[in-house]
Amino acid sequence: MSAVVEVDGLVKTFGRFAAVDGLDLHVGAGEVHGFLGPNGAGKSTTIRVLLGLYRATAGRVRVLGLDPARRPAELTRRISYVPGDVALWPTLTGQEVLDALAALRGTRDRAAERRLVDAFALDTRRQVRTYSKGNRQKVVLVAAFAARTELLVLDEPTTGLDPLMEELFQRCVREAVAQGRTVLLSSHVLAEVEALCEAVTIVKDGRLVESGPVAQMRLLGGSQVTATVAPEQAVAVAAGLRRAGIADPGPGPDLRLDVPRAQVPAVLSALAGGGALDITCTPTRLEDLFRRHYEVRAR
Ligand SMILES: Nc1ncnc2c1ncn2[C@@H]1O[C@H](COP(=O)(O)OP(=O)(O)OP(=O)(O)O)[C@@H](O)[C@H]1O
Repeated sequence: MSAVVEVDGLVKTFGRFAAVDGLDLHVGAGEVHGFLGPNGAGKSTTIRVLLGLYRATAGRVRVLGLDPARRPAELTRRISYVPGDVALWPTLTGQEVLDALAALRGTRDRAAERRLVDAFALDTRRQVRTYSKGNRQKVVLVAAFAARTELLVLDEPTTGLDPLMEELFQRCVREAVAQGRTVLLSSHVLAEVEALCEAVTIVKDGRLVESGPVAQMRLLGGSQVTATVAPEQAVAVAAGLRRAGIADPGPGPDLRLDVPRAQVPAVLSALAGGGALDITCTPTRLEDLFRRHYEVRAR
């Protein structure tokens, strides 16, 4: 699979502050790639470099094989970009905004646009300044999905959408992929990322933390084990768990342990052998794996 987005060693500084500090990001063709990280991690800054809105301080950036710093206009035509905080021309109607966005891009699929306007239940006759935040978001989503672009760059695109519209958004992403398009999705909605993305890149403080296929992360994710331990069994269970590699199981009687995959059999037999009750073992949800990366110190 060839890469649609290739970023190697990207640095972007503002004054002496490095918002992005040596980041690698590779998005394969036809992939939905999640771009995750806590507030201020450098995701939007990276996205602006991909779109040619910011110039990289250092590093190599190619989008659809082109250098965005040199070919921003061509990339504008080939990329659909949806920001999280949409600012639109307030006195135009929804339809006039769709017309303007299509004119900027230079290509248009009117039938797809009409279908999406209906699906998102958008009244395009109204002036944009009368729209709610969710409706402003819908205008840009309709324009993005309806355009015949190869790459969708979605930066927190579902901010303000209600749950039904969130479902519709997910259907649109799946359709886009079925049409052979590629999606880079930056999102704090971890359930959305879990539902849509086959690969993710996680960033923190402008640097790569983890990147790869979601299936592999799931395998490495381990399990959550719970059990009830009566006070008279606590010492025996704690000793068994220590032998199984769990130094501190925490206070009883209800234990909740995050256990790496390789240790699961030993932990389960330590619990059962020590007389623990109500033992359960479930694979760690991807959402919980992602969540661990959000526990950060203040910068
Ligand atoms: N134009 C700018 N001038 C100075 N600092 C900036 C500028 N743009 C972003 N930053 C800083 O760079 C860092 C990364 O910001 P960025 O918006 O890329 O983060 P993010 O990962 O998109 O965060 P969020 O999830 O909150 O949207 C932040 O500390 C931010 O304050």
